[in-house]
Amino acid sequence: MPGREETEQLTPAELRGSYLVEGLFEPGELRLAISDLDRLVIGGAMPTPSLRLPSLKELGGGPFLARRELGVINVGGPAVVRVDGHEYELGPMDALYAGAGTKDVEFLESRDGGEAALYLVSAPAHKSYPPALVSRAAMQASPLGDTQHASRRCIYKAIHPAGIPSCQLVMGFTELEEGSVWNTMPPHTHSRRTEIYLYLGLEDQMVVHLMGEPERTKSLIVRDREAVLSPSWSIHAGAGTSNYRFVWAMAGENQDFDDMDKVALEELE
Ligand SMILES: O=C(O)C(=O)C[C@H](O)C(=O)CO
Repeated sequence: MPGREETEQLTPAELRGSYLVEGLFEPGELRLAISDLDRLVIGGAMPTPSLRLPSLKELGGGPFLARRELGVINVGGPAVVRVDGHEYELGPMDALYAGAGTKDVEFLESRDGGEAALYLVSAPAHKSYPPALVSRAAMQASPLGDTQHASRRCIYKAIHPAGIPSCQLVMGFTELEEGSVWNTMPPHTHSRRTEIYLYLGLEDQMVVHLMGEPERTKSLIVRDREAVLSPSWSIHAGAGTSNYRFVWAMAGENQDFDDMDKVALEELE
């Protein structure tokens, strides 16, 4: 992963190669991307009919979750996740947590049909919290933004201190209303945490995602089901050619959602 000085020198293709994660979702496959940033791992699983979280040498071998926790958000049709033999049914945008010490996680198609697509985010964990499911309807919802700034949206929190408890993972999603296109503007950094966005619901549309240090921003064109890695020093904001939603996930020093270093519009360059 390039540092902030090196990032300044990257060509657009190198920038995409370093910060954009494409091709996570492929029918019948479980694909993973391992990042240096807070040792986060992201993945996509499209079970037809089932897929297992693998054991990886890069994570020390043994069960994937031996010393890690996992957040799952269902970004496709109905799906089932089996955690150490216990089955959880996930409707669209429902979330599941599996803690450290979990031996086996299996992703399955639902008997109710539809194309299952599960987005996975995993972080190192120092203790074991119990598995937990939260439906989209039961998540804490916080509306924000306004029409004047084309930013009316709602933040849904799934894995967080007042919801499903975890060691360091904080995860949820944001949904923009029709006619609104801007997320996280004015932007922020949070030098105590990494953040990853997975953009969704774009179909043939796109998001122009802004990243980098506030005084030397760079942009990435992001399409449906693509993820962007944000180091702690990078803003993370975007405007779409339509409305959309995105799953955000953070890990690092603390779990305080509001611990942000806000950046004023006039500081952006
Ligand atoms: O739309 C927003 O604003 C967000 O969703 C903000 C993200 O959750 C975020 O960047 C939290 O640090």
